[in-house]
Amino acid sequence: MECRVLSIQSHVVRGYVGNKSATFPLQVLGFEVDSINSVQFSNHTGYSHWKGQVLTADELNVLYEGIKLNKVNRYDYILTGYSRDTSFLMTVVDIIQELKKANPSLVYVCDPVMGDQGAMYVPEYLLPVYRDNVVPLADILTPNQFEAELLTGRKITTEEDAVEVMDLLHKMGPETVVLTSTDLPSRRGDQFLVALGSQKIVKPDGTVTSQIICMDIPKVDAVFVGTGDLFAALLLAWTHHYPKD
Ligand SMILES: Nc1ncnc2c1ncn2[C@@H]1O[C@H](COP(=O)(O)OP(=O)(O)O)[C@@H](O)[C@H]1O
Ligand code: PXP
Repeated sequence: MECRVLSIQSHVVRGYVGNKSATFPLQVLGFEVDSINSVQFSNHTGYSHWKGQVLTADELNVLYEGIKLNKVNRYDYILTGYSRDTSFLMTVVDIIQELKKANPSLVYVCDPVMGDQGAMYVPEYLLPVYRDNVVPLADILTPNQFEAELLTGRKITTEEDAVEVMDLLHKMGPETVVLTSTDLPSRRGDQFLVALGSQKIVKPDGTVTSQIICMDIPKVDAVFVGTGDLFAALLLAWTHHYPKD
């Protein structure tokens, strides 16, 4: 059966971040992908120069209106990433709420793209919008360590801290939280980077518990941009194909 994703992320002319990272892998894995480009930039913002356009909230509404008028606004998943503007993000929130009403089993995968390695690369005023409006709607949340610390106001220096932070994020809404990369030392040595996941599970007796997994990922000696976007897309795909795993 067709499974349709609405992906609201950046587009770059050169390179692979945002929708350029997410769309093709999702298509290859069998999904129909409707993409809205939150920005169209020459390249990602880590380059010394970048130029381009930012989609406004009004322009987003116009695109969504067209989809609605044709009655093709039924989605199984929404995936969101890079955004630079408060009113744009608030419009995304409205769209998610409307689409969830239309399909109560819709799953919202949120990559709260704000920064990395202790620095924000989107305007700071987006933090409260993510914390108070966006994250509470998310079913699956994929922050990196820095983004998880920003959202909860808690530093992560040990695995116990990471578990507590993931619990705080669960309390904000999402049933599944994945810290896509952390600075925590791996048990397998310094050639591995640690990612952690936590999923709320309802036991047969009705009590709720968290299932925690820790992933040691072989480190490549390079810095990548767009891998977080790819990670979120692949997590969507594989949790869809293997919902109980
Ligand atoms: N240097 C690296 N070596 C190996 N895998 C990496 C590396 N950097 C990122 N990844 C992969 O990309 C995923 C996303 O991590 P990252 O790019 O840090 O997320 P974000 O962009 O959200 O900060 C990681 O879980 C890992 O699988
Ligand atoms: N989109 C744009 C335009 C970016 O500049 C960035 C990071 O610089 C991202 C998305 C996010 O990239 P990542 O997947 O590495 O978090």
